[in-house]
Amino acid sequence: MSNRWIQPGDNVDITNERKKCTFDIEKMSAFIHGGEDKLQRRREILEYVKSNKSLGDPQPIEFMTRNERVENASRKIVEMTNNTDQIDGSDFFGEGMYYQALTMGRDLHAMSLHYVMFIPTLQGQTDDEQLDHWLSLAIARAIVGTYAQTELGHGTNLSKLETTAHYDPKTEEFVLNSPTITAAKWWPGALGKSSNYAVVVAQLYTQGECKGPHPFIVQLREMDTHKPLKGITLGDIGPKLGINGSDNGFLLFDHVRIPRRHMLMRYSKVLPDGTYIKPQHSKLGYGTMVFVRSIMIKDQASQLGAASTIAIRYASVRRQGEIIPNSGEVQILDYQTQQYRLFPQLARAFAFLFAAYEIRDLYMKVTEQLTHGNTELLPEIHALSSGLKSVVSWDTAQGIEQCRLACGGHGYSQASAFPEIYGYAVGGCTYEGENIVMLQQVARFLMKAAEEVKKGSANLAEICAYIGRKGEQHSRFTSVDSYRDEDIVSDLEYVARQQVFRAYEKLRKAQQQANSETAWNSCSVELCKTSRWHVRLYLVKNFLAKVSTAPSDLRAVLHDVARLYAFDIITSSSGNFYENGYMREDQMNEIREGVYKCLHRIRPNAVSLVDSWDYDDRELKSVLGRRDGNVYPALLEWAKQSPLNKTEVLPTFDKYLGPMMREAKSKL
Ligand SMILES: CC/C=C\C/C=C\C/C=C\C/C=C\C/C=C\C/C=C\CCCCC(=O)SCCNC(=O)CCNC(=O)[C@H](O)C(C)(C)COP(=O)(O)OP(=O)(O)OC[C@H]1O[C@@H](n2cnc3c(N)ncnc32)[C@H](O)[C@@H]1OP(=O)(O)O
Ligand SMILES: Cc1cc2nc3c(=O)[nH]c(=O)nc-3n(C[C@H](O)[C@H](O)[C@H](O)COP(=O)(O)OP(=O)(O)OC[C@H]3O[C@@H](n4cnc5c(N)ncnc54)[C@H](O)[C@@H]3O)c2cc1C
Repeated sequence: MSNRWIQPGDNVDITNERKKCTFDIEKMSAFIHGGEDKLQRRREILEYVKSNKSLGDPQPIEFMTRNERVENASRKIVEMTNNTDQIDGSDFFGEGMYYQALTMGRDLHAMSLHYVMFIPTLQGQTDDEQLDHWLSLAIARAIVGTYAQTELGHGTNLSKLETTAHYDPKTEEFVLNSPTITAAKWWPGALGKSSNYAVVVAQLYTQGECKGPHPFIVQLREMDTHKPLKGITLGDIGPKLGINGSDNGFLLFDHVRIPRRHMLMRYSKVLPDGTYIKPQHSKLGYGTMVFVRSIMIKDQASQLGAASTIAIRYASVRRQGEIIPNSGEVQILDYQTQQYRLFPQLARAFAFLFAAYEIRDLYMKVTEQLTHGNTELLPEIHALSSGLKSVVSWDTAQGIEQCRLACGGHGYSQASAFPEIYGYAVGGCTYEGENIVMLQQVARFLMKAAEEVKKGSANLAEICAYIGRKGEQHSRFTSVDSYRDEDIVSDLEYVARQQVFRAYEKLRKAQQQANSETAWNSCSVELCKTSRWHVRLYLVKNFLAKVSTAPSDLRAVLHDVARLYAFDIITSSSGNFYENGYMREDQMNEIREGVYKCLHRIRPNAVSLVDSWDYDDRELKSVLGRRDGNVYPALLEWAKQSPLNKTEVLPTFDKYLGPMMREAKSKL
């Protein structure tokens, strides 16, 4: 089988790995990326990005100062968006995200929020007339916007946001104000220096009543000079763990007046006389958050896929220690412990990517339904996107760290790309709703389902239908080889269901003794566990179902990966499966053996499996993960670019170290 990943001059070990591959990598790449046409488009976009020198970095960004990073990112995003004819702009999830990942990397930029939240908010929250006016300006890039919701004092609890928008019917204007320091908007991406507009979420007051948080479009800076408008104070919030190419910012209003029609009025409205028209569903205004939570799943999967690619490729070229004495040092990928550390991360990346396709489809369905005023699926998409966002971003962050640790000392260098991948991805645990908080949103949905079941209703959404099923009292497991996909799912359903009812009963009891919020708080650890099990069950079920749709010659290798994902979940929570004698220790021991069997079976295809994700070096940006495996000379070249190496002797020598040593020597 031909293999496009093998080229002359490559490292011998990585080449030998590729020669061992038992499946068609191109076919696998097409399956992973949604079809041959999609794969072909990736290649065309890559070709274009590589051919346009202005989309490149003058030096590795790790060696740049923050100001240089911001400048470099701004230059590139303008060049990138000057050339959007290179992609199908309607395919944000596929072509848009790939084009921006290749060009911009993980440091983000002046227009990330413009594309991820500002434009989607205009699309989702404006009425027709507003859409006509604002969307064309935003798409043409005549204005650059962000999404300013979080404040210094409140991010999670939106009902307590402090920024106010008081309607004045005399002038038909809203007056935006930040009454306290804690009302300052804090965090919005590209707010500090780049954006001149923002969707600002503020408490709407009209006719003397507070109507809760609503979105308004607000001009922040003068069009020509880019100076802040009167009454507006804003700036950058300083360096962060990651995404330092983005100027996340702060913003305060001092009685700033905006026209009535700057309130986004697709769902809620304020009429000229101040009459408030409420939305059909109270959370329709939160739609952009649901959109971002949905696209985050793919983004996080890509980051974990990248980390796995780097670590697995590196483990194939790194030789250290002997397994059989005097027979030469082995590739570290041959150590079972290394496989146990890395292959589950790759398996997770697959599981998350396949779930990302599902949530994308569900999101599109919900959007379609909303155009007809149908809000039926809102609770379901809110629960699924919140749950996936929380579990996926957490596992991704932990997984990236495992990949980094598995690369030893070189994993700690920024040459590996791990610090940047981690700094970028771990933000996902916090933004778009802190994970623990979002898990509790899922739990609300699950507790309602449990209540329905207790009431004898069979009317549950498909996603939580397992809660109403009776299920087996004992696992059907007899041996790993005969452990069918439906048995795996049934075992996970048992544990997820048990957890749902454990939390439900605990909550019910607590509610008899305390008010509803206090009761909820006293059960919240169990409630979060419930949500995690629900999401893991979904991920496993979806992964196995997806594998069954793969071309037949890919199914065996993918099945090993999917089973590893499931077995890893089961064995790392064995206690849950022993409850009520559902599973026996000997069965669990066999499943544990199943993990080792999967590792062994995946080992020969490991490098080819990560090659199938189709990361170009341009996207990985990692010396350790480079396609050709020639890591050591590349590390030396990378280190030579350190600004500290521009001179043989640093001025600090003459200032501090030199005098110290001379003085010490003179005293001897
Ligand atoms: C050419 C261009 C090409 C390329 C593109 C360029 C760039 C692309 C680049 C990358 C893209 C890739 C991925 C993105 C990667 C990086 C992202 C970059 C930047 C990050 C941006 C981050 C932005 C933000 O963080 S914005 C701020 C987000 N804030 C939050 O999420 C706040 C969290 N809090 C809440 O959501 C809510 O307050 C709450 C849910 C916690 C509680 O709400 P509230 O108090 O109002 O409600 P409750 O009383 O608790 O509940 C009432 C009922 O409402 C239900 N509910 C709540 N929310 C929703 C919802 N959204 N939908 C439906 N229902 C909802 C809730 O469940 C309750 O229901 P019940 O029936 O009563 O139980
Ligand atoms: C990289 C990054 C980019 C961001 N970009 C934007 C942006 O563009 N626009 C924007 O508006 N915002 C943005 N944010 C802000 C982000 O959305 C918030 O930080 C996030 O929603 C969490 O809110 P918080 O900071 O108030 O956390 P807090 O709510 O203060 O969380 C602190 C702790 O309290 C716990 N906690 C809080 N409430 C509860 C509860 N009810 N029950 C149990 N535990 C609770 C949390 O679990 C957490 O452990 C960004 C943040 C980051 C890190």
